[in-house]
Amino acid sequence: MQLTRVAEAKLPTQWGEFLMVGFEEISTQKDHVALVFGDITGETPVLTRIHSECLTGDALFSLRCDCGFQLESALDAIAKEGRGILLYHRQEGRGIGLINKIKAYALQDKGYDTVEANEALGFAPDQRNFSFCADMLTLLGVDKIRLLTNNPKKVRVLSEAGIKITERVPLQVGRNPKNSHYLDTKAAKLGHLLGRS
Ligand SMILES: Nc1nc2c(ncn2[C@@H]2O[C@H](COP(=O)(O)OP(=O)(O)OP(=O)(O)O)[C@@H](O)[C@H]2O)c(=O)[nH]1
Repeated sequence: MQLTRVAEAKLPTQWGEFLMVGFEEISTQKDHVALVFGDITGETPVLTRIHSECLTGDALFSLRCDCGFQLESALDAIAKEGRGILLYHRQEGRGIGLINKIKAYALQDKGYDTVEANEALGFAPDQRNFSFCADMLTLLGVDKIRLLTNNPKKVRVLSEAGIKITERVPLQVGRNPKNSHYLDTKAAKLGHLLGRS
């Protein structure tokens, strides 16, 4: 186990009230957070979103990616279901960090695609470690989920970490003229389902 569960409190939102649970990485003290909606106990698989931090999309309304649209859509789906989990996974920029993501955006403005830009900066296309997410689910007492994602790697890595994924639920939202090349590149090079408008 790489995480400990360190704090929790209610979080009222426009979707209803969540239980916000804070986790800390044991080696680095870096924090992650889960939002729990409704009763997640029992045998029925829990609708779950693993959302990787994207300051620009989630908080600053960027149209360069689909992240903010996916975040809203996932919260809509969880609230409609009446139960679910959103893991907010603090690995900004597919794990390269905010400053490097800004550098990658500058390269994309010069014609690199999102994968080539990461590589030009010396990073793999996706530097994220998803085993933290399996730890968060285990610490929440959940081992069976329906995962809201377009990314086949998340399904594979979580399954390998012992989480049973009974369904992959697509989250194909947020396509716009500013992110269509980015979404097409993710589908072609990283295997994602294609984002739609
Ligand atoms: N390095 C890099 N990271 C990006 C870029 N655009 C968005 N991100 C980051 O990508 C992460 C989200 O990854 P995505 O590939 O959009 O989606 P995913 O999490 O793999 O898959 P989904 O579950 O379908 O959302 C967030 O951490 C964003 O900050 C980019 O151009 N370069």
